[in-house]
Amino acid sequence: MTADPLAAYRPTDVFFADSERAILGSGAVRTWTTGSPDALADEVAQALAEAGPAIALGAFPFDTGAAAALTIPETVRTGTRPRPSGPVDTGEVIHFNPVPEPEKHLAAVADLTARIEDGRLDKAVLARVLDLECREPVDVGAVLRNLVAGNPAAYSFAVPLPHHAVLAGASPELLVSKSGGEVRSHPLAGSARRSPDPVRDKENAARLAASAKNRAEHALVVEAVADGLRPFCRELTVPAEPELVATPTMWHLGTQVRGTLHDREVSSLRLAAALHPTPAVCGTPSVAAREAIGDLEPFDRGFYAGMAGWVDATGDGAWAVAIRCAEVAGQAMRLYAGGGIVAGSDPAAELDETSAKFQTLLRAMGLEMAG
Ligand SMILES: C=C(O[C@@H]1C=C(C(=O)O)C=C[C@H]1O)C(=O)O
Repeated sequence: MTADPLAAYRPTDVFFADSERAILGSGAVRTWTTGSPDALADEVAQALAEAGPAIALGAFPFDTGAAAALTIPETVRTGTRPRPSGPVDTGEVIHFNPVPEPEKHLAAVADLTARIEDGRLDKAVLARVLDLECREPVDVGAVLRNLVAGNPAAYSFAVPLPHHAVLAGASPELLVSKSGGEVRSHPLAGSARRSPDPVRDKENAARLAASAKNRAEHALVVEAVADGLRPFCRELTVPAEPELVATPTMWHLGTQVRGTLHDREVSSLRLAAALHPTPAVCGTPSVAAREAIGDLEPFDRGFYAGMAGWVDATGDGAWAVAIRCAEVAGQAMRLYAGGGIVAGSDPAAELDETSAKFQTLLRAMGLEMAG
């Protein structure tokens, strides 16, 4: 155990922390830059078995055909989740560029809502990005410290990507974790802004909990997660009602799905592959949602809405949905945020929701602003 794995972090390292534990990997015994989670699951399991008590850490993109970033590090430090004092300075942002323009995002939401109301699909998640330019190269370690400090319950991660870029984020959403014979997933869907005013904050939460539209949107995700896990489980518990989940910036509806596995050796990567992408980041039906996303988002999602996490030689591990994240490269930083669109979604409310979701990363940059 290392006192503070974050203190030793360098941008070429891989970092992943849940609310209790942090893992820092440095160097590489083995790296995978291509292959979907499903295609790699057996190969990774075999490499881990051969490497002794090893762990593979990294991220997979939204589009499972695109490049992967998974490593068996040379050195692994594990420790309790660090509680850094913060915030620390990350450097000055000199330019903001939303892609697409906010008006174009409103039009895309309206277009998607029309497709849904035509009966072509039930739900799709539409995202936008905010490109930041900084005066100096971004201090990724400082951003990561601020993300960890500012989001104590989040899955925090930093994964090196090709071309010296780093994916850094603080996701509230667990795609899947596996420990011995137990599996867990914590899908989120349905969102409302937090408010600094405690009365309005409570009202926002109560309105979200009572919203039929948000509950229906949430149910689609829970159903997909339950369907994905059922074949692996001899017992699966799926609560009938969602709970409110609070992050420092957002309220969400969340459901804790828990199961007992038929085979305790099935790997967390195999389980993640069976679930990804859930309708929390893609939609229902999945194929129609991907098509709508491809038509309406004018950028490549890259690792956003993919997954970040780890798997060890026993198959244990955890994968977070890669949201509330940014890709950092030199002086440039690309922040991503999306929201689920269903029949009756209001474009202005959806634009506001994505602005609120940018706040996780903006705060880590020492900023608080309308995205
Ligand atoms: C897609 C994102 O978040 C997801 C979408 C949500 C929603 O549509 O309500 C809520 C939580 C996440 O599952 C994001 O943060 O970019």
